[in-house]
Amino acid sequence: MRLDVVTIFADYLAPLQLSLIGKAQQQGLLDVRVHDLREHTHDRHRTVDDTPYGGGAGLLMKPEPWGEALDALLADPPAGAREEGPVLVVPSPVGEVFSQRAAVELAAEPWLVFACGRYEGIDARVVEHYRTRIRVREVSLGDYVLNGGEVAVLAITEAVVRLVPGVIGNAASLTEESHAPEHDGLLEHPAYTKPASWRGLDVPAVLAGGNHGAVERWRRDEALRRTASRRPDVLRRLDPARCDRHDLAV
Ligand SMILES: Nc1ccc2ncsc2c1
Repeated sequence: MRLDVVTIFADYLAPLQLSLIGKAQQQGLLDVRVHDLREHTHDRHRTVDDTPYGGGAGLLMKPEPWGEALDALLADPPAGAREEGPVLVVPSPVGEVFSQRAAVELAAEPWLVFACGRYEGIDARVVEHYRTRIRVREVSLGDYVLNGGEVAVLAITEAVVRLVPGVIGNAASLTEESHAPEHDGLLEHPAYTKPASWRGLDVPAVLAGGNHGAVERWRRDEALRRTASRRPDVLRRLDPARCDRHDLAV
């Protein structure tokens, strides 16, 4: 997978060289390239922003540097890129709320390009223009606002890259996590390790009993109960035929 990130704060993306993502690059599973948007300005001050038409507080990112930066990337596709080009991912408070399903979809792509907005965002014509050429996904991390897209790119990249085959050593663990499609997107059950008793709190006896069927039943029940309690919206999406705990009020 090739990831291109366009930003005015390249240092924010330094964590992409660490840990799981850094290792995936060393293994050749991932090719991460960070690009400075200011390389696509041509004035003395390397200007990337200006005041918004119609007035209002703050500054917006000008379309021209983005057009030049993104055109340069599209003109040099990586080997294995799809005919339709990359998915352009634009972190934004107005985007679709990112989800494990979106992470799974993006993990299937050979090429992702991330556009990190700053200030009050990017001139709307950039997304409008590139929607005519490639797939564009504006993505929010939730109902809150950051100062720019870089932190969102770190979160999205981690959620996506860990799903790329070979990146996580024990791929089986991916199917047992909260929001995993293999578990109907439910929240994960509580988990325990040694000691069996800690500060007067004991591990549920069923988990140490050696009856795997009983353990699976307990884990499913706990996942359903926890999901009903904390994320009834998730449970409502569950096919009723798979909600084998009809006592859960949602
Ligand atoms: N450009 C920008 C600004 C704020 C923000 N908050 C969440 S994603 C994002 C992206």
